[in-house]
Amino acid sequence: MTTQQLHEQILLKKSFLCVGLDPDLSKIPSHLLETEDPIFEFNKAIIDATHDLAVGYKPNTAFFEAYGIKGWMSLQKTINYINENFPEIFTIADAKRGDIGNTSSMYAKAFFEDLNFDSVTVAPYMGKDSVEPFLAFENKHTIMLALTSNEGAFDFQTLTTNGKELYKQVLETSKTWKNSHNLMYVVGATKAEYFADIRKIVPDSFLLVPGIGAQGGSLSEVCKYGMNDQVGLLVNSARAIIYASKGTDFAEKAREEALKVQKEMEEIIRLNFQV
Ligand SMILES: O=c1ccn([C@@H]2O[C@H](COP(=O)(O)O)[C@@H](O)[C@H]2O)c(=O)[nH]1
Repeated sequence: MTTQQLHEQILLKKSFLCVGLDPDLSKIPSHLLETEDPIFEFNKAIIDATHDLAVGYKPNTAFFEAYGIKGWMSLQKTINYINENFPEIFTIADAKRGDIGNTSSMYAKAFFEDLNFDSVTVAPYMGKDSVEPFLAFENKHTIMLALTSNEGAFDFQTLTTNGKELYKQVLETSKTWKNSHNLMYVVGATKAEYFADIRKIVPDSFLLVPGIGAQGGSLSEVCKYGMNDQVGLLVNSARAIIYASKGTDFAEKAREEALKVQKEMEEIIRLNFQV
């Protein structure tokens, strides 16, 4: 999917919501545990209930890898289900990969070719040659960690080296890499006060923003400082939506929570884009 197509979907659905698919067997409704593939059945029900309200889904691979081969099969079934039934939806493998060049190439093949995700999250720590193999895939997107939503973001990312905070250096340097037009960035919703500075460095890039909902970030603050003239945001919420209920009504309740976020986004789009 191109960024232009993603932008069109945002305006069409009046939403820039990305639903995080972080299935945890200890949290999903107990009646699903009797099925052959509880994780897939859970994801499928969430997707069926929310696909008209969201423009993206972000399975975090940790929640699949934790269950070994069965988990990987659930991940494959989940991405295939989205691609076959809702090809207009942007998909993100939240895997936070990155390694020496030949290894990164294999990670890129795994997520872009084998699993056919639109994008994958990547850590910048190993630098240019660890990220460029992902960027070589046209119409696939590499979402690099810039300023993350957790407290530990302050351990390294905001430290000043050579007169500049590390996350700013990461943003600036990455713009010089080959095929940098395929880059997007992760910025946590809990760091809303940093968005204005980030937009000065990457005014046109899409930002993936986790941290509203369970982590307490503010959607309106993120939009105030982080939105660009193309919207330019994909705001992720996982637990607050997918675990809204532990009962047989979990999908219905997930929809209600997703609808609340979508309505807030619709109003923000209406006020800023006259649509
Ligand atoms: O900075 C980051 C990067 C990634 N995440 C991931 O996003 C979701 C957030 O889930 P919630 O339940 O909505 O808190 C999860 O998969 C994280 O691993 C992040 O939170 N912050």
